[in-house]
Amino acid sequence: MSRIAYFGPQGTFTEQAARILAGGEELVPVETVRLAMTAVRNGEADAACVPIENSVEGVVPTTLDALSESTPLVAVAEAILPVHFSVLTRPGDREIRTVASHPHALAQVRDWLEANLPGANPVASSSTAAAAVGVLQGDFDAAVCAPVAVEHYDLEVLATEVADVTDAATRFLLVRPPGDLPEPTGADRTSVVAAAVNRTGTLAELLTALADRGINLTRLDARPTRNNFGEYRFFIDFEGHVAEPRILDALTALRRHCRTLRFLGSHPRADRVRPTIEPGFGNDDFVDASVWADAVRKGDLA
Ligand SMILES: O=C(O)C(=O)C[C@]1(C(=O)O)C=C[C@@H](O)C=C1
Repeated sequence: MSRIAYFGPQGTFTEQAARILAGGEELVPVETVRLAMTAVRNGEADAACVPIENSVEGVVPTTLDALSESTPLVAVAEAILPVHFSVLTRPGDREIRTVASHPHALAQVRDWLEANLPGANPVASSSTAAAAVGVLQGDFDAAVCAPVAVEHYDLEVLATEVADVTDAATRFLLVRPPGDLPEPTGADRTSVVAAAVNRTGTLAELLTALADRGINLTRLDARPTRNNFGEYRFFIDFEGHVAEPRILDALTALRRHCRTLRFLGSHPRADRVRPTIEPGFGNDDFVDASVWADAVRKGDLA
């Protein structure tokens, strides 16, 4: 049985995602996203389940930073969960002065809090479930949590189905050390982190390398390198799998335009969306063109 570290404690949305991605394995809660990945890098866990992006609040910066540092990890699977919250309090406690949660969660219920708990002070906690632990310990009066949190913590439900945006969703990754990649399915996502050379037009060159091969981006984020002010790394997700000739061709082009390029994996998309491939951009087109170029090089023009 594999050991899967997940961003805990018990009762986070990430635990729900880990159950979907690795339900039969041993799931180990870890306090932070970074520590979950460190557990994999140290060999204490075989894989880690971490949140990567939310449809309302955008990326989870700590996940991006932890993916780009230290030894490489690759994403081998993803899950997308609908996100609506429960608000938990201590039984009988109706005077709510502080309400705690993960900053991403607080941002997704801002309107609800203003309308329903106008006097309550929002307080950031390390995760939604850590907020529930804090309420139990008397640190805060209410916690904005995943609905499953109430099964783990002896708290009372003040409200359910809380969400400012009704169809909000968060995407989670299962990451592990590089090795065999998942097989291509035709509905895949590839991720890289690119440190571009700092000169005019390099980001445009990276994006053009993908556009010229008919490859659609699914996410683009920049994070500071932390070394030189104004220097950024670009996290790029795009449709396709590295096993496809058109994607391999794009990756080699990206490599030429970067100081460093870290491959973060190719894996099936949770939403099963397949790319629209325009004429001239299919894998067969890339293979045929390189067969033709080979023939030209060998002088075989018949
Ligand atoms: O705190 C949790 O329960 C998490 O799994 C983290 C997280 C996030 O990072 O966005 C996951 C989903 C929700 O959007 C709120 C918090």
